[in-house]
Formats: sequence, C-alpha cells, structure tokens
Amino acid sequence: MRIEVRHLTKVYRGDIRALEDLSLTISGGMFGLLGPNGAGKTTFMRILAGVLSPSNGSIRVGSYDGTTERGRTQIKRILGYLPQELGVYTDLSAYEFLDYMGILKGLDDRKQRQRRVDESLEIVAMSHLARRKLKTFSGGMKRRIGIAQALLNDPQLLIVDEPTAGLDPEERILFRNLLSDLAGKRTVLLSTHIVEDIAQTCQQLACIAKGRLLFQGTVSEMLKEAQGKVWQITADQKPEGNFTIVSTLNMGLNTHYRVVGEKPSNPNVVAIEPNLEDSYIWFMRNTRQALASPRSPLNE
Ligand SMILES: Nc1ncnc2c1ncn2[C@@H]1O[C@H](COP(=O)(O)OP(=O)(O)OP(=O)(O)O)[C@@H](O)[C@H]1O
Repeated sequence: MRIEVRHLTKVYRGDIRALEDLSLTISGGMFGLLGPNGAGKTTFMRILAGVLSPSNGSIRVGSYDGTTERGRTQIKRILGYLPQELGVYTDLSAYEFLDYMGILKGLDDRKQRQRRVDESLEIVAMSHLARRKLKTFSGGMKRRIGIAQALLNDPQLLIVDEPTAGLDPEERILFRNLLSDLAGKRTVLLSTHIVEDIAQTCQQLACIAKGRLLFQGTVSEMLKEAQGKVWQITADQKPEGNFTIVSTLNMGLNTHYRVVGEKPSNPNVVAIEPNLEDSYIWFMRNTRQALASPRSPLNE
C-alpha cells in the first residue's frame, strides 16, 4: 500500500501551524515517523486516518484520494488506527470491548464479527485472556488489545501512534516484534519519539520537527548523516563546547563522554560510529540552530 502526501499543511484555530508543506512517500512495510513532542506526528496520523481534514495539500492512500469525503470513507475501510489513548472501557472484558468496536466499525453480521474478534485476539496472542476485564491488564496487554481492535477489519494500512510509551522494556520488545510481524503483509506506520523503537523495526523513516520534514530515507542513510559528527571525549570533568552530550560513562579515574557536534577542540577526542539516536540528535541540533537564525525558512 503506497501512501503519497504532497505539500500537506494543517493550521489549527489561533494560527497554530502543526504541519507545514509536508511531502513524503511511504512505499510499504514498516515506516517510522520520528519527531519530538509537538512535532506534528499525531496531526499527520489523524489526517491520514481521515479523522481530521488538512488545511492544504494532497493525500493518496493506494488509489484513494484522502482529500475528498468519498476517498476518506474508502480509506477508513482499509485502515486500522491505534490512537495514543484507547478510551475508558475498562469494565468490559477484552472480548466485549472488541465486539463493541466491531459493531462501531460496521461489522454488522454477528457471526462474521465474532470470527474477526477471535482472529484478532489470536494474532495478538491474547485469546486465553478474552474474558478478563480490561482494567486487570498491564500496559502492554492493553496495547495489544488496542492492536486487536485496529485489526478487526483486516486493514491494509495500520497506523500506530506512540504505541510503546509507558511500557516496560520487555513489553516494548514484545510489542515491537508484534508490529514487525504485522508489517509482513500490510503497511505499518509507526509514530514515536523513541528512537530505539524505529531503529529496531523500520527500514524507512521520516524525521519531522515543527511540522516540517527534516529527513526521509532508510535507517542507514540517516546514520550516514551523522558520520563524522559523533565523538568520544575522555576527560576527568564534564567537557564544554559546541556539542550535545548524549551519554556519560564513568570509568573510575576518568569518564567517557559521547558527544554529537562538529569536532570538539578538547584533548583525547576520538571519532565514533553514529547510532540512530546520535543522528536524531544531530538533526534536532541543526533544527534548533536554524530556528535561532532569523533568516531560516523554519522561522517564516
Ligand atoms: N486541536 C488542536 N488545536 C490547536 N493546536 C493543536 C491541536 N492539536 C495539536 N495542536 C498543536 O499542534 C502542534 C502539533 O501537535 P501534535 O499533537 O500533532 O504533535 P505530536 O508530534 O503528536 O506531539 P506529541 O508526541 O506530544 O503528541 C503542537 O504545537 C500542538 O500544541
């Protein structure tokens, strides 16, 4: 399922510009949308999901036009959406909740709906907990029920917004693996500010900040962007300079500081290979610097 977004702009009331001339292409598999809080990720996802209309720009999901009412209705049929918050149905059992969501999604035939609920529970490995109330579930289990809900109509496009926030490390890994499995036969769009989730699951990603596209490409292309910008400084006190310290490792007599920026002038500096988090920090640094410059297009 190919998604093409061109010149997408969203202006909320009060002239809040959440998306600014955003163009990107998602060609299938698992795609990551990375950006800090307030970057415009949720706005983008909600527009794609047809919940919100854009102020400007075009959206094509497969052969459907997301800017028309008819196109949005068609897109909703082939789309599953896991929002950040699932809502408060905590007194329902997993099965009752999914059955109810199935009715809302227009699965009117009871037998067919039950079959889809059973299949979705099976995909997320929750069949054995179908009769338990949602309020007794851990964060990771609730997230899996959220995915089951999004899978009820067997969508070709699955949109998940910040799905691992608040999960413990083990739950996060399980959840990431589940998303990768699902991406085998559909397009999965994963929005997050957790770099590791994208590094572990996505081949393609886009990085946005302040509603603008900073980067689109593969994980290895993004790594290349920070090549020659990541350093290890060994020192006995915190170094200062035009860089961002991303980690500090106390080695006893001295400390290893991992920093991102132009080559520091400090002694005991060695270049190291960037990871995706370093690249992300590099892009964010550049964005902040551009914002500080009055001539930057980011300030228009
Ligand atoms: N309904 C709204 N009315 C006005 N401004 C809004 C509305 N929804 C979002 N915004 C603003 O639009 C910008 C982008 O918000 P959005 O929620 O899309 O970002 P995000 O990347 O998803 O952030 P987060 O990870 O914090 O959810 C922010 O400045 C936000 O305050």
